[in-house]
Amino acid sequence: MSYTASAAAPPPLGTCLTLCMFLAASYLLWRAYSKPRPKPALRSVAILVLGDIGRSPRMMYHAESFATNKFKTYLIGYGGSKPIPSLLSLSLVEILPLGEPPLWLRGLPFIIAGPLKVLSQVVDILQTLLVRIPRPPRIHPCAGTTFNPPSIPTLAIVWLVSHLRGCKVIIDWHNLGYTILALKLGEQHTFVRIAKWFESYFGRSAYAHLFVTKAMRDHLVKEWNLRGHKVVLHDRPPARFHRASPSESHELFQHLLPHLSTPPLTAFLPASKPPYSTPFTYIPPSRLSTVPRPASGGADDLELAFELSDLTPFADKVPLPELRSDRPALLVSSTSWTPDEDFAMLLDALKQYERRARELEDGDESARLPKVLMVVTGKGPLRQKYMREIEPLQAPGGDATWKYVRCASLWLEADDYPLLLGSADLGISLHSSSSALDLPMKVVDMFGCGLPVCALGFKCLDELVKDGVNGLVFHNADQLATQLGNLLRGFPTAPALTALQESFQGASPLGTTGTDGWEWGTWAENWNHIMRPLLLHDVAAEAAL
Ligand SMILES: Nc1nc2c(ncn2[C@@H]2O[C@H](COP(=O)(O)OP(=O)(O)O[C@H]3O[C@H](CO)[C@@H](O)[C@H](O)[C@@H]3O)[C@@H](O)[C@H]2O)c(=O)[nH]1
Repeated sequence: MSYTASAAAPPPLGTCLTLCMFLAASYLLWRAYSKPRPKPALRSVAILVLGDIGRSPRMMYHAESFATNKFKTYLIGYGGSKPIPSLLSLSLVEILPLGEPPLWLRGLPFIIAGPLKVLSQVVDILQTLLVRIPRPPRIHPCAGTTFNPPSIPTLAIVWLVSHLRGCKVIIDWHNLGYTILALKLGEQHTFVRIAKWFESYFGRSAYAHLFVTKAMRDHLVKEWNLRGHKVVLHDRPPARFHRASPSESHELFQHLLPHLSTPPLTAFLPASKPPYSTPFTYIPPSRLSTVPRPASGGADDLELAFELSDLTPFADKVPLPELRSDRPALLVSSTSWTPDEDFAMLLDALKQYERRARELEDGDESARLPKVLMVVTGKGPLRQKYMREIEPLQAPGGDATWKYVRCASLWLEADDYPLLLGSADLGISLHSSSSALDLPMKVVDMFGCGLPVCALGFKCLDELVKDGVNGLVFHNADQLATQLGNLLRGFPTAPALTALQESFQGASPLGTTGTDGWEWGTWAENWNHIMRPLLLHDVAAEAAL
């Protein structure tokens, strides 16, 4: 039998590199294992997230909580977006960035570049966990598997390191990696079956398992027979998430003005004149400026302007920004632009809204629909595709141009993101959950900012969204369009929307169950309630937390 050269056969260079990396990894392992093992640091934790740290809120909040509970905290992951400011200021947090795969890999065919990329990632993570962290961390939570497929090696690496360095593992199950892979390849695909086996095998045993929902806990305990402590740690917003005051919104919109001055938006939004007004806020004319001023400009001016007998504090006379009555309704959705969020559904609903608004424009004023600015925040792979689809619908002067709707996509700094949510009128969630076992973090963010939502329904959504109380649940574009119409009718005086917004005063504190079963609190309250006892259990013998 004779062999001919095949395009798929790896060239000698690729094979040599693979071999070198394998040898390097073996050497690192041998070095780490052959050294006398130092005792694990009692209050030290390494958090591994195989993704952009700045776009992994749950892992950043974990890091913040560990550090405020006096744990030396190593946060390992990729750079890209700026992390939340507190992580940069907490002295106990050390961010250990992973290197990007070498650039020259991009030029190679996937069949060679793929395995080499994974291998270089494995070497980098091992080097970080075994060498860059001087003393072995005591507790060692690893990211769940949202970032699959590149997170495939994570569970195995963490399992290996925990044996080599004698540290404990906490697995934070915030989604199932194999279900994300199944979205692309189909449930029956061999890779999906391998990924499922991998996840269940290396994820089975840990010191503790954290779950984002009760549904995920029940499912995994039943299906995979998990060993270790099992606790549900629902996502909750950090305390800095709040409803924005008109002054905060005024500041924010001034800051965002360049993004609101693009051609599709300039003629659509009300005219503004910073620093006195933005498309959503304005400073009412000052009482001081209405006092007639004599031409002389002498000391009498003061007396006239301030009326010396008037003892009202000066600050009370300076008018504060207010919301404009001619502002459009501000809708927000946040996303990582992944295939599990169907933006076509939102687009369809917005088209229906536009039609409905035109039908009602000559009718009774209280029944008219307002203009809507839909802002989608976040970065991710499908952003360009959808924004390109929207382009002709908002091109100035185009035949098909919308009259009542505009859509903008933004990435906001960590400080601005909660301010935008806190300034918005309604949130929209298209999270469909690849596993139907996790919940949308964006809705948690929105609730933290007192923002009700219209959320796409799926199996365990009721652990977060109470239909008719803090939001409305839809299942298709028609329902979403109807909900938008009902909630926004008569805006800014919109009774149905106001009722949902007011429900935020009625949530029960953590650990109690109110009439609507809606229990709420901050991330720190929840973390201290759930995680402290878990850690205390572990370290109590040696020191109190
Ligand atoms: N700074 C900033 N952050 C943003 C922006 N837009 C979105 N984000 C961040 O990106 C998150 C939304 O990302 P998704 O990937 O859409 O998350 P999700 O579906 O809502 O939640 C999933 O991930 C969580 C962990 O990160 C999981 O906990 C959850 O269960 C679910 O799997 C938001 O919560 C927010 O933290 C922005 O403009 N600026």
